[in-house]
Amino acid sequence: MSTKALRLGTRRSKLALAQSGRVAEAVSQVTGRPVELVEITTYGDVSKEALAQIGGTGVFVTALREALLKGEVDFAVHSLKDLPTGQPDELVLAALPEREDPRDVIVARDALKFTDLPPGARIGTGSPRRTAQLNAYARAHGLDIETVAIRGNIDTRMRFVRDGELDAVVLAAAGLQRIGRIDEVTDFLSVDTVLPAPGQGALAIECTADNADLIAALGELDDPFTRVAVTAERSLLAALEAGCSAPVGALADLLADGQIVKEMRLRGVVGTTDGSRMVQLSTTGPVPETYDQAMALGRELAAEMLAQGAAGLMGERAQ
Ligand SMILES: NCc1[nH]cc(CCC(=O)O)c1CC(=O)O
Repeated sequence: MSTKALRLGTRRSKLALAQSGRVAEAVSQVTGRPVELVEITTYGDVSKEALAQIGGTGVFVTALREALLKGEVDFAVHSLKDLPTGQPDELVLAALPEREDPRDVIVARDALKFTDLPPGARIGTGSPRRTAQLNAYARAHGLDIETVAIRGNIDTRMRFVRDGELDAVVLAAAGLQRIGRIDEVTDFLSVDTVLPAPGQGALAIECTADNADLIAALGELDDPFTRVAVTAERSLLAALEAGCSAPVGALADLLADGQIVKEMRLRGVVGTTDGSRMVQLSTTGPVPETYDQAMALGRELAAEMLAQGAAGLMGERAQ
């Protein structure tokens, strides 16, 4: 096999560079080749519009995929939750490494927990999914909070709290872990309170479908359970015809009896951003033995959610 350097296409954000740096090391190990980072600016990095406005779907991804298709890079690293569900025929997700903590977290002033925020507290997030679920929890538990739409990279969002502009912000644990700021978390939100985005906490390593040698080598970095779980979650998202900026949460996890894995549970939620209406369902069954079975599980739960009116809660998204 060649000893030429492999070119890894990555966004330039601190988070993207942190995750790409780790993947570069792992890829170098399994291929025996050096890996060099090629930084690419995506529309999502330059646009100042709210993600929900610019559509969300694919804004961080398109430029990376173009570089792959043009042969400018050999593989690209994405946050799986930013990746649209429709997979182009020319590209494959050659590896989904083991997922990190999928939970959302709160970074609040004065080390406050979510439920200890004082009346009128302002919580920043740009995510309709987080907004919907925080407001639903607040309604159910008599918490008086105000969700405030914000955007920007992780550092920017955390600065709102340090500067006293907001009482708290909501972020993904995995992102903070990767940029080395997990210590600043003041509350890890239970997934019973806020169900994460489909694929949250997982990375995707993508290359062109004709690159058999590289696909085989990258396959060593794949974690089959992560793939089963996120396949079910993303199938649910696709069947709801929702994008990554829609108020959809999904999480598949294993239910174990001691050391023995018994079943997989898939949970899904859709809600209006004011939290007044939610459809939240869960299904539990044998751990899927194929990715087709995992997809079927996601479709089935989506069908049940749609039967309960999920489409009507997704706002501006296609119904
Ligand atoms: N939308 C931005 C984005 N994409 C992936 C992550 C975090 C890492 C992950 O979920 O894998 C984040 C930041 C956040 O939501 O706080």
